[in-house]
This record gives sequence, structure tokens and C-alpha cells, in this order.
Amino acid sequence: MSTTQLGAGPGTDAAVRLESVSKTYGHGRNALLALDQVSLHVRPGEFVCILGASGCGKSTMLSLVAGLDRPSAGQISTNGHKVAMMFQDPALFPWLTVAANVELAFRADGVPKAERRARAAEFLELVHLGGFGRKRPHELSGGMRQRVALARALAQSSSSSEGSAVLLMDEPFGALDAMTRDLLHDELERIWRERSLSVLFVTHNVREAVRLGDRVVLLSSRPGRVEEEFAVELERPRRTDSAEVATLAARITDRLKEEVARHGR
Ligand SMILES: Nc1ncnc2c1ncn2[C@@H]1O[C@H](COP(=O)(O)OP(=O)(O)OP(=O)(O)O)[C@@H](O)[C@H]1O
Repeated sequence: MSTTQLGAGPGTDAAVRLESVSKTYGHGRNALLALDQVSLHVRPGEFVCILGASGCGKSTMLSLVAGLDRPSAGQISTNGHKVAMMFQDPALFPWLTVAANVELAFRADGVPKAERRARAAEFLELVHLGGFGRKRPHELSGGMRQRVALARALAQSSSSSEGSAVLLMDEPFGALDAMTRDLLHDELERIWRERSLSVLFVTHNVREAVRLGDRVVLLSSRPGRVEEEFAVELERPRRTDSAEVATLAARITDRLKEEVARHGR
């Protein structure tokens, strides 16, 4: 994981800390600036949602935090927290059972087989899939497969010795119908609270961002910069279809539209 050490300063105890992070893909005439001096701190236990026009660098930002790629400039720290990532595609191995897909998360840590099995069962219970360990992914609905992916991500982050683990989510519910998504919002919120996770959640769905986030960060069109931040001070649990969520979502959508219009994209 990317754990570049940063010196003391504001946000030193943040679970995720980006300081003036830029990312350029390619070189010379083909160089493409995807992120431009992004600074962002996620506090331990905070749920931060990232919104922005298509191609503004949201996925790039998550992959840098996950350590899957390196920034061209700036620094990133996850402050020793274990990091797990979840995508829109659950990316399960079809030939393995549901339980075996979750158990894979422990393999790298060298956890003995019996313990792997017990811990995978525990995480499947947590996402309410207790009775489904022996099934194959194709026997499950899309929402259930995404729960398995959530169980695996939580398993990956579970050996975090202390403090909250960091969960990076890249449009995890983007392919699901509205009702399944609502159910998974409730599940995720419960697990986030129970486990004090720090979450960085990318979405295109403004209401989803307001439903879930403590804070919504709006990125500019490419190159992505932090354009504006919105604190979501609505009581939890929230409903995606509530008037309060709709009002703040409309404000953010207006800003997003302005941003897209400004860049003609
Ligand atoms: N590996 C790569 N090589 C070259 N260019 C890339 C690479 N990954 C992303 N890009 C470019 O960087 C820019 C940002 O991409 P990124 O996927 O981070 O945006 P995004 O905000 O997540 O987009 P979307 O909302 O459409 O998923 C885009 O112009 C994209 O084409």
C-alpha cells in the first residue's frame, strides 16, 4: 500500500492524506494531466464521497491511495492503516465458492486454513450471506455478488492491528437497481459504524453521495482538483428519497453542472 511518510502537520493523524498530489499519464506530446495538486484528508472513521465529471480522475485518485499506481508529484499516506478496495464489478472467481472467494483475502497473510474458513464465515454473516458460502457466484443475484465483494474487502482490511481500516470504493453499487442499492447503503452504513471504517467512496450519483457521506468532495473536470466540499450534517440513517437529501443533492448537482458546462464536458 502507498504509505509515503509525511512529516508532522495538519491532518497528521488522518487515515488517508493526500498532499498536492498530481498524476500525469504518458509522456511528452502524449502526456495527460489527470489530477492536479489534490490535497485531501480523510479522518479516521470518516465517510467521504467523491463526485466529479466523467474522466476527472476519481478512479485515478483511488488507485493512487491503494498503491496500485504512483503519483507523479505530491505525497500520499494511509498512516499505517490497512487498505482494501471494491469496484463496480465484484470481480469474483467464478470457479470458487462464495466462501473460498472471501477466504482468498487471508491467503497473503498466511492465515491457517481452519481459521481462514471461520473468518470468511464471519464476514459472510456480517453481510447477511451466512447460508450462501457453498454457492458459486453465478447462483447469486447482482446485489448478493456485491455483498460477497464487500465481505472480501472487509476481510482484506480486517487484520488492521489498530485504528480504522480504510475502504476505497469505486462506484460499488453503480450497476445495481435502486432498491438493492438502498439495501446495500443501509448495510454499508451499519458495517462502517460497527467497524469504524474510514471510507473514500467514488460515485456519479449525487443522492447516493449525500445519503452516505459525512462529507462530499466535488472534483473539477480534468485535470481533477478539489473544487468544493460539502459537509453533510443530516441525521443518520438518511433516506435517499428524503426531502433533506434531495435539497442538498440539488445544490451539489447545480455546482456539478456548472463545472461540466465550464469545461464543455
Ligand atoms: N492508465 C491510464 N493511462 C492513460 N490514461 C489514463 C489511464 N487511466 C486513466 N487515464 C485517463 O485519465 C483521466 C482520468 O481517468 P479516471 O478513470 O481516473 O477518471 P474518472 O473520474 O474515474 O472517470 P469516470 O467517472 O468516467 O469513471 C481520463 O482522461 C482517462 O482517460
